[in-house]
Amino acid sequence: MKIAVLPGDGIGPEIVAQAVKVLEALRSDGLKIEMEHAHIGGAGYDAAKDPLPEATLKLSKESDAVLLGAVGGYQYDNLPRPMRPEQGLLRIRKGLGLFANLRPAMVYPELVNASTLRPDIVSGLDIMILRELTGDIYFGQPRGIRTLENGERQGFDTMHYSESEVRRVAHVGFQIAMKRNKKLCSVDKANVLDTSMFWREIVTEVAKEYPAVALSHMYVDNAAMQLVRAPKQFDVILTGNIFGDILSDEASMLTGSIGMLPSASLDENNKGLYEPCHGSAPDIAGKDIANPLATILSVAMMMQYTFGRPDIAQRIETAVRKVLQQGLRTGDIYEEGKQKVGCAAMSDAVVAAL
Ligand SMILES: NC(=O)c1ccc[n+]([C@@H]2O[C@H](COP(=O)([O-])OP(=O)(O)OC[C@H]3O[C@@H](n4cnc5c(N)ncnc54)[C@H](O)[C@@H]3O)[C@@H](O)[C@H]2O)c1
Ligand SMILES: CC(C)[C@H](C(=O)O)[C@@H](O)C(=O)O
Ligand SMILES: [Mg+2]
Repeated sequence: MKIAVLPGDGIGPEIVAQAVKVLEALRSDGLKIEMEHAHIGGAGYDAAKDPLPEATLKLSKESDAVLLGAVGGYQYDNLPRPMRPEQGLLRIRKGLGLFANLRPAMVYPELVNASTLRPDIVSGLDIMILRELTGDIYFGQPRGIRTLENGERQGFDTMHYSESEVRRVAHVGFQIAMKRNKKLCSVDKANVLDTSMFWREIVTEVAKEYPAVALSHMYVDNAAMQLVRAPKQFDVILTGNIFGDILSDEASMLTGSIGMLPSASLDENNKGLYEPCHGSAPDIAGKDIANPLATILSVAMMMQYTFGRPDIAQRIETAVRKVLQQGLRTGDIYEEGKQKVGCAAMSDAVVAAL
């Protein structure tokens, strides 16, 4: 198992160090794991004046899987767009062809009574958001800032989806739905956007190949509301890049914290990049208080999807549940009566449970 490890910025290095501990524990247990570190994001800019240094992309291409922390930081906010940390992330997703982004939101029973949650609404929640990751307004051309004839300046981006892009992610969505509860909701804005009308047309067409799956469509504004009102009506949500970005952050809060949500970004052959859904959290970086569980659970997804080892994925998930049962909580999921621990102590407990 050759894994490229890209810690990135902010809390990235802290949380990735915890996930690496888990990988090292699995290695001392007999798994053949090789890890090599490289820079991405602001760290890439600092080291090589490039948010995705060539060596990082090369290492990632040569590896079976990539483990990534997060990118971004205030100190880079005024750089020109191509130099910004976030571009490093977008380029590695595109460069590795990682079009299918799986963001599972599930509620651990141990957290269901947390003060931020409504047990009646989220108890037993287990949904999979499938976000298309290499198209949409994120990558559309032309884009930029231009001066109009009347002399006024205008910022602009372009949203588009090609048929093949929609088709391949829709297939992934239906295949996931077949393995789960045979229910898929495609989320778009087809009442307004041509891109979405086209998306809906193609998804409906692909659905004919999966007659066992119940397909529904929902507008994104309603979906945002329904996720808060009654999230358990969903099983698999299939959506585009920008809507998926927003809805997955929203869904994370249904689980208690964005610090709980892992992700897998896959290509056609299940080669993948694994990262938490959250960002570099500069407000808490360097304080040993970040929740490392989303990153550790991303390693579980790596074992399942890239390495075909659901048994190991299960072991990691069980270890996470065990520490939650023991009452350990980082600040973001803390509730009275539980034991508040830092980032490193949390992962030490996971390793012990493993
Ligand atoms: N995949 C990525 O690398 C990624 C994702 C989102 C944002 N970003 C970048 O991260 C930077 C900060 O963005 P933001 O503040 O909008 O989003 P963020 O996800 O970094 O933080 C949002 C809030 O959630 C908290 N939070 C996030 N992760 C946490 C964790 N593991 N444990 C406890 N609390 C956690 C933060 O402290 C903050 O209050 C920006 O530069 C942004 O572009 C990167
Ligand atoms: C940092 C940014 C480019 C990224 C995205 O928008 O995809 C992030 O928000 C995410 O959800 O992974
Ligand atoms: Mg996001």
